Amino acid sequence: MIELRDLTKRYGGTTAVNRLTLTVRPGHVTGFLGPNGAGKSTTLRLVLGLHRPTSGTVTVDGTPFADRPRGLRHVGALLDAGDVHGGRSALAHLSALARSNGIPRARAEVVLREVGLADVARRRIGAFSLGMRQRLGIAAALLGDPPVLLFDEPFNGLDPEGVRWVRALFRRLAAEGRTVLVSSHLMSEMEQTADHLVVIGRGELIADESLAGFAARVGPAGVTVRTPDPAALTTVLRAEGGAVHAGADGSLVVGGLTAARIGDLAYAGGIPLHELAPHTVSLEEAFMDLTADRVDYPAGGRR
Ligand SMILES: Nc1ncnc2c1ncn2[C@@H]1O[C@H](COP(=O)(O)OP(=O)(O)OP(=O)(O)O)[C@@H](O)[C@H]1O
Repeated sequence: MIELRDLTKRYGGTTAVNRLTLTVRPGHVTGFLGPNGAGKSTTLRLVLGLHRPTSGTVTVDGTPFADRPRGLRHVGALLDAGDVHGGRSALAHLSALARSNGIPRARAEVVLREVGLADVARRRIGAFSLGMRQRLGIAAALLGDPPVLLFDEPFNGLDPEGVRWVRALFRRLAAEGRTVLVSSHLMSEMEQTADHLVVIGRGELIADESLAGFAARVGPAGVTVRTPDPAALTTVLRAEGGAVHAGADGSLVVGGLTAARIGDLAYAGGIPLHELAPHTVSLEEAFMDLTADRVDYPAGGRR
């Protein structure tokens, strides 16, 4: 379990993390979402004790991580896949990490097999593609068989097969009872990966809820209906409590009634329908709306 209490980090005049209070629980894949510059990487660095908080606390299973010797046995992390010695082989890199963390050297070969890099174990990391480096970073995170795992933008550079593999891996790690925290700036990546969401913007907590809860709250946006007799249909639907508004090209947009109910009411009233289309707000759209006023670098200028 990871616990943040009133966690704040300032760099000079920039507040990267602002009074963040949050518990990341075991047994779940928690998606850590926020637009660029929201403070995700800073938060992960604070969890790992790589940066010191300006104020507040962060603990991993009750203890500040920096106080733990042999850290990789407690927390595994993929932060920056490019941040490795390119001259070493993958096996040498992981063996060195294992040695300095009191982990049996044999684990290096086990995790290389697990991430699909066994065949290139003795090749220089400098010759690895970005996707291979991501896999190596994941192997390093798994090396100490830790109960808590942090992944910063783990999908970068992975091909579709790699993305599928990583998703399955995260689910398995969570099913084993581990705490899995995965950062991303794309809701579309998290939709099929996480079962819990934490959303931040400008260093502040915006949402902390299950993916299912978030999806239910976003809900269906309405039903687009087309009929040659909009006046009659509007009267019938409003009488049943529907909210009816004019849509594009003479269509009606109806809220508060399901498509099935609208169809039944039109049929009962003898009103022909030419279109009946429920539309949902995508989670990506909902996420963009949620964070719209906390985006530091909006395309086309600030909204
Ligand atoms: N070492 C640092 N010194 C000064 N400012 C920093 C430092 N690290 C981060 N920041 C600033 O803190 C804010 C949060 O940055 P951070 O990298 O944590 O965001 P992020 O959510 O991970 O963004 P991204 O998705 O772009 O990686 C930004 O405004 C960034 O410029």
